[in-house]
Amino acid sequence: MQNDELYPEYCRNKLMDFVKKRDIKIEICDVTLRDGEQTPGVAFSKEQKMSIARHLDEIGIEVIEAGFPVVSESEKEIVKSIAQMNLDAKICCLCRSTQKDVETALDCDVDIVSVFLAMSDLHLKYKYHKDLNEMLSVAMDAIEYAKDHGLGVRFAAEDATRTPIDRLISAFKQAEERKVDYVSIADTVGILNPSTAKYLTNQIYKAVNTKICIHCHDDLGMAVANTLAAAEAGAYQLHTTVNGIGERAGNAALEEVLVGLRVQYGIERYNLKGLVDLSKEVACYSKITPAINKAVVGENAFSHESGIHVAAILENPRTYELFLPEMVGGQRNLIVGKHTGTKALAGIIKNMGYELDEEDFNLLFDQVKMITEKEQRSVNRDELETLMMNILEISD
Ligand SMILES: CC(=O)SCCNC(=O)CCNC(=O)[C@H](O)C(C)(C)COP(=O)(O)OP(=O)(O)OC[C@H]1O[C@@H](n2cnc3c(N)ncnc32)[C@H](O)[C@@H]1OP(=O)(O)O
Ligand SMILES: O=C(O)CCC(=O)C(=O)O
Repeated sequence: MQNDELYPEYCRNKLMDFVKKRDIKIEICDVTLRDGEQTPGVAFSKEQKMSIARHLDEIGIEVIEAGFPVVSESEKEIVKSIAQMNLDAKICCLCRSTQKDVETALDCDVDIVSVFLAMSDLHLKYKYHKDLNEMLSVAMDAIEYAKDHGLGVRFAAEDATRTPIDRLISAFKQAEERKVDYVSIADTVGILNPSTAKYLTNQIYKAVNTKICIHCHDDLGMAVANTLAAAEAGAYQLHTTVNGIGERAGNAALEEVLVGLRVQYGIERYNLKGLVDLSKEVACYSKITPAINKAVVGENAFSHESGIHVAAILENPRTYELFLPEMVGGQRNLIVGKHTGTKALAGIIKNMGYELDEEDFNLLFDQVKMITEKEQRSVNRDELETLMMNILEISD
């Protein structure tokens, strides 16, 4: 397929030239194996986690959060096995703000620990039943312990988006004094929108010199938009999960963030061709099929039925596709249904190796309209073939 100005693999959003202030510098930390696995009912096996980790690495993901080792002995074993896979990606795991959790992580040979602490009034009062200073002091001890033992450290502020900003900055500065490698803004309950994601990230960016992570949940359906908005405001490490699985409504979907980075920001280094297969793998292991209309990996992401669309697509798919299915390892489906037009039907049967004279074609077209409207469904290729055979038999 041609690949020039009129035939690109994807259409760059040229409107970005008017709004973009600077190029963004990012890396991805995929948390499918940790936050993704916190989806109710999901429990990946060791083999499944290792396979997902390998495929994330092949896509070029820089950091893989492999799990939360204190959850169980077997989880600890799995995180260790992933850390020993010798992947290009750095391996990270979650730790509460306790020395015990960091010790467990050390046993796993991970590169990075994510030491998390909530500092919002709600969490301090109803979860820890302790005051901020007491919890912060415990967190700083855990961070020092991790750094003293040679670990990379992320200090993750759980519920950061409901925490006073000055409190957040002061805690991040304390962590910075202990030479943490990252500070994380976690939108734990998904309250952000793109404007507030930008504002908050920018406030942190101006106040600290440490790399900022953004961890978004999708309770308002804005996790991907918030993640990209935060990246524009200076967030460096973007957290994602495959198919957007995760707590409640899930996390920012890896496939959407990566395609967004390419189309909106010109970041081309990720191997997107593995995305559809990875989505299927995670759907199978998690037993959660993405919604049919899910961006990038949903069954309908590259399906077209409308006559006007299909007629144009048959000439050039870019007319109605922002990016080609091949870019993400997907496939285009041209559906025969109520909305199929004559050009579309002629093109589809031609691709199937048929050509009908005008009378037979009109008969086929009428039958397609009748079946799809009466039975409220589409007509698959086998059925279409049978209809054509019957028509040809009668007309012979
Ligand atoms: C935002 C997030 O996604 S946070 C991660 C959520 N993930 C999970 O919870 C993973 C699954 N969890 C588990 O398997 C278990 O809850 C475990 C192994 C982590 C802990 O189990 P238990 O020891 O039985 O504790 P339990 O779950 O009842 O309570 C959690 C304890 O951790 C404490 N805790 C929670 N977060 C933190 C933190 N960031 N730093 C320090 N302590 C914390 C709570 O205050 C509570 O302490 P308490 O036992 O003294 O009251
Ligand atoms: O910010 C992080 O790295 C993790 C926090 C998290 O999982 C959350 O708050 O939902």
